[in-house]
Amino acid sequence: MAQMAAAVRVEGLVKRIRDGRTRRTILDGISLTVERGELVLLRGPSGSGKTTLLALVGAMLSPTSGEVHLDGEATSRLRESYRAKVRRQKVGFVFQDVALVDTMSARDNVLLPCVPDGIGPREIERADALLARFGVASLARTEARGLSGGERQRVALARALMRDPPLLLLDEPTAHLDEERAASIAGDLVALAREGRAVLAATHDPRLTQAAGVARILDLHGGKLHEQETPAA
Ligand SMILES: Nc1ncnc2c1ncn2[C@@H]1O[C@H](COP(=O)(O)OP(=O)(O)OP(=O)(O)O)[C@@H](O)[C@H]1O
Repeated sequence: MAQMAAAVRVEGLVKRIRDGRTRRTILDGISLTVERGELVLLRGPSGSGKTTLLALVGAMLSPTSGEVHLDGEATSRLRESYRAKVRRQKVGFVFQDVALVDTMSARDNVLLPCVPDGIGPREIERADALLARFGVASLARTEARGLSGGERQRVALARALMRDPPLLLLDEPTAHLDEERAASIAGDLVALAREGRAVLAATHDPRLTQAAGVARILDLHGGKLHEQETPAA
């Protein structure tokens, strides 16, 4: 059998932005691989570029130079229409502000990634199974605006998994969660990786780095990545 490509392979990624009259380097030559079955936590102080790196890895943003391969496919020079398709197939996102559509039910929010290809009974069954997996089945018909922060987080996680992507990207998944819910999200991330996904989560929450003891931890500062010693399992 041919060897499967890593879910994510990033090579020499540089991102510069225009800051008034000058150009500022946010990411300065990042290389990184995330295999299926791996949970990687990306740490770094506020403003260090974690969100920018997630957006580049998820092919939502183009790098200044360097390359991002998703499942073996180079994404940075693709036409946007095709890149959007790759993104839909390969990546599930959970954004920091959990961008649910407030006027839609939890179930309809979970079904959103399937709109381009059509929604039938199989999709509805999968959406309900995912809501049940994350303990929010009883809220399927509730409008998103009526959900608590923790419930929104779990609906967003269900939505990110709707198309069963090989890569899951999360930005501060435990922000605004109490101890119990933060530990539960950490357990979910470990389980999702064990099922064979690549999971990359940006966080500066020590509760997450402690609870997800099996994760690889990368520190981002000065535009560069520094790998931590893998903690004993
Ligand atoms: N489009 C943009 N235009 C101007 N500045 C930007 C842009 N995108 C990011 N930045 C700047 O780049 C730096 C990195 O931002 P980023 O949001 O990636 O950091 P972060 O580590 O995710 O921060 P936080 O933990 O606070 O979310 C910040 O200084 C930010 O202001």
